[in-house]
Amino acid sequence: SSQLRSPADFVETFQPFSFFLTKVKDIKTQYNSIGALSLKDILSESMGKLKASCHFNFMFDMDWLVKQYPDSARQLPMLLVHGDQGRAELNMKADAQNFPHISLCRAPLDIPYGTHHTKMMFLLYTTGLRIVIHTANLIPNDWHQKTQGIWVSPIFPPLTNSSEKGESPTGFKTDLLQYLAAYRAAKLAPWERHIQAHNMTAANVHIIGSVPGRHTLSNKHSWGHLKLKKILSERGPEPTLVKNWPLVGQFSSIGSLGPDKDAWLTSEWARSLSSCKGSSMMQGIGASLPKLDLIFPSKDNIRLSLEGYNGGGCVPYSIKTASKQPWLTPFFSQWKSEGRGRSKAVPHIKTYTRHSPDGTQAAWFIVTSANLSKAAWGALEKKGSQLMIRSYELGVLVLPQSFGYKTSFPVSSRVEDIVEAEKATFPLPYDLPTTTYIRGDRPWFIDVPCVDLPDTFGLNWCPP
Ligand SMILES: O=C(O)CCC(=O)Nc1ccc(C(=O)O)c(C(=O)O)c1
Repeated sequence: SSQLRSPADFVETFQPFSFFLTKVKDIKTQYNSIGALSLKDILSESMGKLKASCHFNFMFDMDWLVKQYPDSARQLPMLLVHGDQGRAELNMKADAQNFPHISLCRAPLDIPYGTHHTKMMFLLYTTGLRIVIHTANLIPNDWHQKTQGIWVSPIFPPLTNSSEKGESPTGFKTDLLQYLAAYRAAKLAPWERHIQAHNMTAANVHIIGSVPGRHTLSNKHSWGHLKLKKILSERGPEPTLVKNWPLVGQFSSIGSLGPDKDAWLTSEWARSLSSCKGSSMMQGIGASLPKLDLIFPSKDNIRLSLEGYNGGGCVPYSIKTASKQPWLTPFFSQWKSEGRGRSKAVPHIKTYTRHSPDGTQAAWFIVTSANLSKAAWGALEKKGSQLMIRSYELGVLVLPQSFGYKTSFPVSSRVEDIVEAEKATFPLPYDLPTTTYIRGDRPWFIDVPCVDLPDTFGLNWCPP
């Protein structure tokens, strides 16, 4: 329709999957007018009249963040949940001094090299509670010209009588409360109570979270790749359906994954992602693993991006890590998003899926804060008796049966297909089939100078 629609209308028309990308400056309008939101859109009055909000994230620009709220909401109570310690925490506290309505909650990070990576918003309205799980830091650069993912919940209404649980068929409320409980933070108590007090029966995604720890026994399958394995073995695809359906991982950073592909990537991580209904037993016994496709920006994807080499500043893959794992490069495909008009918008989004060979169906899809690292997904220790996770991560899993599909759901990255399709079609952030690295391509490394070819702005890359 021609008349300008409100952000709430954008959200309404992009259901039932409610999975958006961030708006990108300087791409064609049509790619920002469907299935794309800015932070101002998310916080706008059309989405609900705010009473209070809470942001979980890794990086915060408080001045900028406050300015994304409508004038009427700029003094409302806001809690920021972060992982900064030491000097960085002092800087957070100093920034917050300027905003009497902002409180801080530091997430405990007791395992070295862990980060508070989770990106989530609690938006408490006069009419109910909305939850947003996404991939963007709360700094302007992350919402300017990158590709970021955003899952937007409906407004969950307050529970009318306290006897109701208000739980969804996907266990969304219980899992979210279990995630929050892991912080053991008094400052989160009010928000835990808000979540308890709202009716979340309409939540149609599963929570896949990670919290730091050495998780054993009943906790072992509550987090990371073992949580995903548990859900897929209970509610995942039939093994016969997905026999030769490939796995795709797509992310903006990579940890140290060991001396070869079988150290963790295939034997542990991909084995969990390839779980199927009833397979938690079978899976262990040498069942063959599906093709694994890893979408990670090449040097040229960054060089020719809207931001030029600077776009690589949020793709912190270190040559020091990469040089230990040359075996990984053959798995790589380029970042390509012609359908969404975002081939030149550096991907800071992280997604994982299992799709049909012809690329028209998916058995499941995840958008999450988790990069390809043991810190995020967990690594089995002590003969598989414990799962060690270093970081806080959060994502949502989309399964066909939560959307009225029996075995899989249609997918496309072409926005025109998505809006015109008769059957609800999942909006992919990148194009299928994927595009493997071409000869001469190499992965982007944040700490390697690039002086051979100029970027979009004619500049070189001299790492900071
Ligand atoms: O972790 C590793 O093994 C390598 C270092 C790394 O990846 N750091 C990092 C930190 C913050 C963010 C973020 O933006 O929240 C991201 C991201 O999202 O790419 C990545």
